[in-house]
Amino acid sequence: MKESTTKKYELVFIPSPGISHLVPTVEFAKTLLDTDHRLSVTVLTMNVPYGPILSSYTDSLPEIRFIELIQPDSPPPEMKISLSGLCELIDYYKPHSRRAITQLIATELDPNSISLAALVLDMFTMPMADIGGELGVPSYVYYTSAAAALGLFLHMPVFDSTIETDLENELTRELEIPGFKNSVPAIAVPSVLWTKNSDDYAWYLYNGRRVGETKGVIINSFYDLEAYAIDSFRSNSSYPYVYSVGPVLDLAGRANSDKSHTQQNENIMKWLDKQPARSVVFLCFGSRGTFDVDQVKEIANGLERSGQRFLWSVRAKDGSTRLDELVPEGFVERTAERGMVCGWVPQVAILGHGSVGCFVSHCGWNSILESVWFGVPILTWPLYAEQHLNAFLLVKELGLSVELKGYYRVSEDDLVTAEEVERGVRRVMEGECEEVRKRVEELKEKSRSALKEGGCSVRSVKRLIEDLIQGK
Ligand SMILES: O=c1ccn([C@@H]2O[C@H](COP(=O)(O)OP(=O)(O)O[C@H]3O[C@H](CO)[C@@H](O)[C@H](O)[C@H]3O)[C@@H](O)[C@H]2O)c(=O)[nH]1
Repeated sequence: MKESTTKKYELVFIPSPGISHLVPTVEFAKTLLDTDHRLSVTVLTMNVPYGPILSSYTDSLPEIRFIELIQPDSPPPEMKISLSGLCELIDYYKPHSRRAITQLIATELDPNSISLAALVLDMFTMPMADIGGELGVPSYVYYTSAAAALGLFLHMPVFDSTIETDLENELTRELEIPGFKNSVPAIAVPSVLWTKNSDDYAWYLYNGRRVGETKGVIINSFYDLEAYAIDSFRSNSSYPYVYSVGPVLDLAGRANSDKSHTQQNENIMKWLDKQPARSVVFLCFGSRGTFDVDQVKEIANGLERSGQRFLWSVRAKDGSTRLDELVPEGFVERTAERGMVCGWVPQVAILGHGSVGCFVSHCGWNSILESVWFGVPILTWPLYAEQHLNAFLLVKELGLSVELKGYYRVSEDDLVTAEEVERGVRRVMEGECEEVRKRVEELKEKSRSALKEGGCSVRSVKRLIEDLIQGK
């Protein structure tokens, strides 16, 4: 039978919960819709403790069908705040995802006019690949971090069989990880991999193995940024094909459109308007980066001593939101002329403001891509997850950032001292790192070229669409 020329193809995305996975995934889904009208998209969302659904964000995108997974039979297990806690909760949602997809097929799809072409999963929603297998549709992964970090995921089966002891006892050991030119010290791999006999380790291994079994991995990175990693994966036929489609960013600030932040956002932007070009140090540590009060004090003292202007988004570990209780007494008053301390901030708008000259960042991948896009050099301060690997990539492999000394924390009591904060900030702001600034400027232009007609990421998106439609 001849296929109708207007045939459409449905993609079901299942991202991990939380702004840093949901938003880049949905923004990419929107890119697909804008690129090819034969596609339509459903996104399954999960409402979990550290990943609110962001309804003002999803409401702003009527062209995408969002289905919130609900639990008609039993409430979800209480979530432990750990990788295994997140993965167990995602696994719990597997039957609910299956039900939602089956219902979608029965009520909204029709094999003659619109068929399910693929599931697009996330690095931590890999249990859902079983549903693709049952339905006979391919599973792809949308990987929200660096190509280099994907290298560690793909390497997990080998890592597991070759590393026999707990790395915890040999953190200076050098490891060969695909995607990295240099060997990587064990201390830079996610700490969940330091001890083999743990649930966190088991989930990392599971997800890594299953990512390697998919049809293709779509990465939020671009060829000119990570050519080494991308080429090395593409030349290894045992890996899935890697499509580099980034940087995928929420430049419209849709995820920060929540009305409760409007006033604060306006105050921040007005304050930035009054500062000279490239004079402000911006500190922000992602959606979940928090510090003990002792560490907050060291940062405050370091900033004060540096004499630099700053905009500091700070949150405490104990959940305290009273900023004046967190920072040392008198700090806000003493630095009022040149500093602003706040909670949640509109990060993309801030990085895009010409007054920002340095970004002290935890090296979450979205933050990195945003800073590259706006050409703001990073002073690296990774905290958890794969952020130390990202920092290693930026500093040692790409020459794109300056390293803040002292961030490797082996014990809970380790602190980055005020002296190191002061020294790091001065190095970036007082012209010691011109090579890094030049490199960032170069990559800024390349990130923009990647998304222009004929650019490397646009070509990769087109290839992906053809492969999805042809069921390759
Ligand atoms: O006050 C804030 C804090 C964050 N953001 C935004 O929130 C996102 C944060 O994402 P990211 O920089 O990737 O940090 P995390 O939230 O920590 O991201 C998690 O997910 C990333 C992508 O997989 C990983 O690289 C990180 O290690 C992991 O912690 C970015 O778009 C920021 O612009 C704001 O707008 N305002």
